Amino acid sequence: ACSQDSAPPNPDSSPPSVAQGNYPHNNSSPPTWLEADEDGQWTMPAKNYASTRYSGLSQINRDNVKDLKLAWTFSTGLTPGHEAAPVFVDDTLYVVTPYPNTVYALALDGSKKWEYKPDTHQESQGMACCDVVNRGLVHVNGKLFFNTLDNHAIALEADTGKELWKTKVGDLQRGETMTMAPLVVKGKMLVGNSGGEMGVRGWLKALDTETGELLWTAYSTGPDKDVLIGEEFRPFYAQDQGKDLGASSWPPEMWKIGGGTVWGWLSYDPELDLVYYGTGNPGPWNPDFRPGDNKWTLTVFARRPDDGSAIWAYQIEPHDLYDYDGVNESLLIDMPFNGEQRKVLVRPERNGHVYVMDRTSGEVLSANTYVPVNVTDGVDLKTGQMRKVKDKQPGTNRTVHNICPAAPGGKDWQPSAYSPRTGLIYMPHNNLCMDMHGTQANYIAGTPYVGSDVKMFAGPGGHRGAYTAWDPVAGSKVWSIKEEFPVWSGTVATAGDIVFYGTMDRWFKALDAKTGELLWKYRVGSGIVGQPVTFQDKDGKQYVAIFSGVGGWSGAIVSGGLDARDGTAALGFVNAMKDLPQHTDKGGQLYVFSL
Ligand SMILES: O=C(O)c1cc(C(=O)O)c2c(n1)C(=O)C(=O)c1cc(C(=O)O)[nH]c1-2
Repeated sequence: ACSQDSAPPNPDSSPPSVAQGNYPHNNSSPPTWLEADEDGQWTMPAKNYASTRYSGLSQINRDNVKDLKLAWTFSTGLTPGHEAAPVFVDDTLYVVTPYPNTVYALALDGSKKWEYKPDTHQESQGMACCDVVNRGLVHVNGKLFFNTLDNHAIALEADTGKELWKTKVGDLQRGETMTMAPLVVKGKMLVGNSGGEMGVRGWLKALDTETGELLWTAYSTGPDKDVLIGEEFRPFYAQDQGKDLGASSWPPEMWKIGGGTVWGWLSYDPELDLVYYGTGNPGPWNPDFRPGDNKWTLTVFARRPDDGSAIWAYQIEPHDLYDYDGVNESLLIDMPFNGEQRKVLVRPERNGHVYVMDRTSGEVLSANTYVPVNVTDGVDLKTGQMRKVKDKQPGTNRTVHNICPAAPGGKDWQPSAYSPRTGLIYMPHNNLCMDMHGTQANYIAGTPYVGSDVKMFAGPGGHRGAYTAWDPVAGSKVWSIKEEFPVWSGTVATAGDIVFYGTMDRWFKALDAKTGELLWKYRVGSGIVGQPVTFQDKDGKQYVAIFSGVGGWSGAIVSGGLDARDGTAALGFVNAMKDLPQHTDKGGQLYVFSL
């Protein structure tokens, strides 16, 4: 077990009750600009700019969810991990598949309206670190926007599937790929790259939604002019202040191959006019190759969408040691803190802490652990600095045992939800630790650049995943459900006071949002790593939809057909997932449920 389990007390995996009648139990709420949010539809993976993944629909609720039935299914005929959130607008469900990134438009009776098959380069499959996934498309004003694994941003006419434009934004030869779902803000499609394990240099780009023309590029590393750091830049903490830190915090030239990719989630606050997102790990993993802070990897940025200029930045962890990418979702809510109402962003980080930050300034208000953590000793809230534990620092020819959390973190990309009715954040997450051994790392464009051998295993308690309800005001767990495998699916919370998520051993579940009580479950065809969504048709009938189709990094042993005898396969994840093939085979299928 981890020696310094600093997680807040979690008496039991079986849900303790949240005080009834004490509900909602705090004053946290989504920002007022979300009130106009259209609940019948689901137009983007995060549901809204605040990334709450909350639906105001309540036809399906605590009392009747036990009667939820399968309406229909749709098979994609593909076997990689299906991570995308379906999108629903008017009377049509839109989905994008993993490579080769086919888009389907489906009517609510399950019939196919159209399909669009991009001509995606095969080599891209060999470049992706963690399966050939795609996290979803976005619908805006009659158009669909999505990325392909081979670095194309594409706009389609939603009614017909006609391609409107297609722009190449990255370079496969350098190891770049794309798996993220774009965000569309003020006529701009914001897209970022993957490839942190290939010596790629991370960026966020803005394309004109009408033409596909590139408007700006904000690199994650390099001199200020490349990072779009200018006059307006006001980082909160001293260690993030100074000129050209994105270059000077690296050995000479290493920032050019230093990672900091932007493959996760973006949020947007229209009142502050700020886009929020975090950057990935520095490369290579072996930290001996890159002395310094390695800015701006593992950094939360607030940027102006108009020109990309950085307003503030906070480096979550300088000089990352464990591949703790900072790309997870930022949930924008307004909540009391020390008696004052604050505009915050809540980030369940891979490093095992839930950060609550002032989203106007980048100040860290609290950072508490939600999983066992033994490699750091908490964040100094005065300086914003993470205190690292000395004897847990890996390096060349050195093995460090029992690092908690493991590289995929307390939580990977699988996004959480927030219910304004309970005031709770719902987090699908992991409970994994690892051994790590530093090796040589040689940069050759378009090949792995990691320098680390990893073996992952279950964390304290022996379960590899959990689904946890978290109170962001108190900064503590309210209830938590243990799962055998990492909970690698997204989640949705609704006004029916239920939450949905899926498991890698093929269950789609609905829980009571207040107590965590299991109310319904359904056995699907393959393990779930997709994102559930909910919406209603014109007659007011509510549906819930989710992809099954195991894969992603955690499911690579199945989707990639990897040999369980090699624990270091899939960057060490196989060691923790040797029994997954006994529970699921691969294969992508969309499931749609209604009462
Ligand atoms: O550094 C990167 O560029 C990068 C990209 C990706 C990706 O694009 O899927 C993942 C990761 N890193 C990563 O660290 C990670 O844990 C991960 C999990 C998954 C997945 O889909 O299951 N992708 C990725």
